[in-house]
Amino acid sequence: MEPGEYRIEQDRVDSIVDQIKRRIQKTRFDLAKAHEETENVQQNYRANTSVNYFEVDDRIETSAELQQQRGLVNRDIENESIIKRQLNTLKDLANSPYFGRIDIVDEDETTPEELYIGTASFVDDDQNFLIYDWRAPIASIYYNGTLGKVKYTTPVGELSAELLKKRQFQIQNGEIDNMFDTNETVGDEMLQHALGEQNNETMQNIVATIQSEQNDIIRDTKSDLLVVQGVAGSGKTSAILQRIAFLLYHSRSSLEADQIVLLSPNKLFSHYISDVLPSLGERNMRQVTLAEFFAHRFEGLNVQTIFDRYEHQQKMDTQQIKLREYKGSAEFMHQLADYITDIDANDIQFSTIYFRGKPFFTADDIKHVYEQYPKRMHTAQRILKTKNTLIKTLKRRINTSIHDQWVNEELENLSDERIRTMMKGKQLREFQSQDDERDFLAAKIVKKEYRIIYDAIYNNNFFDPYIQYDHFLNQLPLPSDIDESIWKQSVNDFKDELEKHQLSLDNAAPLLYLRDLITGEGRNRAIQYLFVDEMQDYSIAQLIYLKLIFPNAKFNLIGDSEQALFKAVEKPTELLNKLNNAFGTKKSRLIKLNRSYRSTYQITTFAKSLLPDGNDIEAFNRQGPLPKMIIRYDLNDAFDSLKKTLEDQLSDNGTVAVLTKNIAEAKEIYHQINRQFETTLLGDADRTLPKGVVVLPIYLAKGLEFDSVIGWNVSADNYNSPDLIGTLYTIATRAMHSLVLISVGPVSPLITKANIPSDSFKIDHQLSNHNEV
Ligand SMILES: Nc1ncnc2c1ncn2[C@@H]1O[C@H](COP(=O)(O)OP(=O)(O)OP(=O)(O)O)[C@@H](O)[C@H]1O
Repeated sequence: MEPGEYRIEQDRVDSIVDQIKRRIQKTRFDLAKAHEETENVQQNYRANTSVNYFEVDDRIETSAELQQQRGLVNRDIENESIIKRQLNTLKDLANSPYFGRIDIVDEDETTPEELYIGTASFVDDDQNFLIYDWRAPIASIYYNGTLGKVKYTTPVGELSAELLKKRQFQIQNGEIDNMFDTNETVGDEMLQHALGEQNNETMQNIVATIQSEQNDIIRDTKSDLLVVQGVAGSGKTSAILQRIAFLLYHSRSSLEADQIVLLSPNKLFSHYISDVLPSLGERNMRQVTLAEFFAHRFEGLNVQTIFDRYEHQQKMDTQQIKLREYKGSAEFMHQLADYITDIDANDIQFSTIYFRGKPFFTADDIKHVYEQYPKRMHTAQRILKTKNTLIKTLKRRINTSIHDQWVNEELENLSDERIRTMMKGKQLREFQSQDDERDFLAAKIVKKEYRIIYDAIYNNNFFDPYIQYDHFLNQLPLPSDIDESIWKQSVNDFKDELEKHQLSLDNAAPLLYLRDLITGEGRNRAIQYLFVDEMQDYSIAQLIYLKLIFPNAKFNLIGDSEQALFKAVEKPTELLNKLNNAFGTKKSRLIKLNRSYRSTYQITTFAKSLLPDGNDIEAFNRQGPLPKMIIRYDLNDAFDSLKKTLEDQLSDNGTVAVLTKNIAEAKEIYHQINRQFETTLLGDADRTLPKGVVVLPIYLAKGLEFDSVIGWNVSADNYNSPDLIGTLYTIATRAMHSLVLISVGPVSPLITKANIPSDSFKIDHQLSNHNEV
């Protein structure tokens, strides 16, 4: 770099920060004005809504006026929040206006242009771009290009340019802390700095240091199904959040944040990532955990959570695991779909709708209605026609019932007060005769009374999905490797659990699939993108169900097959094939991320050697201490070592996590240490990650990271099957700077096996006679 360059760049930063500050002043003023406007409109609206109306005409007029005013209020609130967001973006820019500069000469041009890239665009009063948004097409050169000829995609096609210089900056409080020129995509030095930091309470955006392969994920606009297989800590979650920000920018006029859904592994994770999009000036997408998703769809039933399942899974035998795999398979869902397509009217489990204890529509009546519609129609179409016919029949019954004896009786018993309320909005002169008035009141009584039937039809309660599912299970031809008696047991368990208002997770997606295929309902066509993080924890059956209910969404599935907990790993290409077959996708893409950024070189080297085929994982070169294995033969000695380790770790690290295999172990540890250390035991209802010592089972730590990790009891007893490799790997890869594993008794053969080089970790081994070595 030329001498004096620093001064030139700092002068530019100063001048830009000045301009941003002036814009902040102006925006503050605009915000105050917008706020005043909103207040005025709101006050007006409130005043109008509190008036009582008696005259019908008044009501109609006023309601139109009110609607218009409500529209104004909403518009002003939206306007104010846009200005607020602009102000926040400007404040961020004033602190750190940009992180990159590229000098390029466009094809057909001779003079180079200097472009500065930051988290948002900043344009001066003469419409000159002083800062380019990182998502602008030209900015992709910063992430992908090396010096020389480069190409970038714009809405009008691919353009070429010559990249002459790439410069990176670290700017804080308007001061350049660091700057250097690089020929790499985004240089390691910046990354070293970003990754060496202590863990924050929430995830940070990675906009300044996005790596080339992550950029491919972020800027993909073509795939209907994008599968990202990335090793632990490779920035999958970071990349998808950046991707969401990119998509919102790219399709600004046609995509809203609430048309994007992210299924996240747990509530801690949801909170952990909640700052990333706002830090990029965007609103958060919708976020939901699988448990919340099912709880919402099965009101009144307790659906087993993924956490209950992990706990339960640890006690399952191979036949039970096979059965679970079958219920989670595409084949099972295909069987279900075929069953519904071919179902005979006699096999549909119609339910009688009762009114005042007596059948109103019997199951047989409903079946007859259904049978009126031709067999060539889809089941869902026939059900919809049936539903409409039932509603029409009900309406006719309402019209004829107004002269029933019970209605007369109710009419006679109406108090004056009640009549006044029922007549609200009506004027006596509107009725031609007394009979008219009576019929009006009678119709109100009957409608109110029959509302319950209307709701039952509307909510499809004329058919019972639970009995239907049971019927399906009972007629299903079993695959040869599933034991008949285990199957029968599971069908009985389903019914027993239902009696107790419980539903196991394996049955949740198939049951909803059955219900929504039969009724043709449950679809959300507004969702344009679905993201599933930690996809290895979802069954294909669950994904197939998601595809049914989000028919217009592009699917983005992100995960790491090696981090499958308590189950064997599945190759990503196999998964992609399965999904392509199940979804019938035309444009699918698999992107692999092999470089791991989270942990130090030493931790990643150790973690990858736990895996049978971990050689592909590339450790980022950030140095730290070797992982340590502490072996104790007595539980109390192991607890003492844990406490000693905690003391050491807390002196260097902000968060130390003790990760266990299950909740029972987590509770035990908590009771052992909480008097000596300020400790938080985390459960699946927790949303925030405190600093200090946290204890949690590994399945709750999915997607999270900690400065220091202590893996509890990695003994041969506790980790005795190859299905637990993924669990150990996930524990080890949660650590950013330090990893200690404690074993009570001999260490698991999964760790001691030959391919783990002995110099990749330190051992603190207590001999059986309690002598330290
Ligand atoms: N390009 C990058 N620049 C700076 N930091 C990065 C980059 N990519 C990843 N990181 C950091 O690496 C860590 C791991 O990233 P992230 O959590 O997104 O990985 P992941 O693949 O989702 O991990 P896992 O599957 O293990 O949960 C985070 O601290 C993240 O900020």
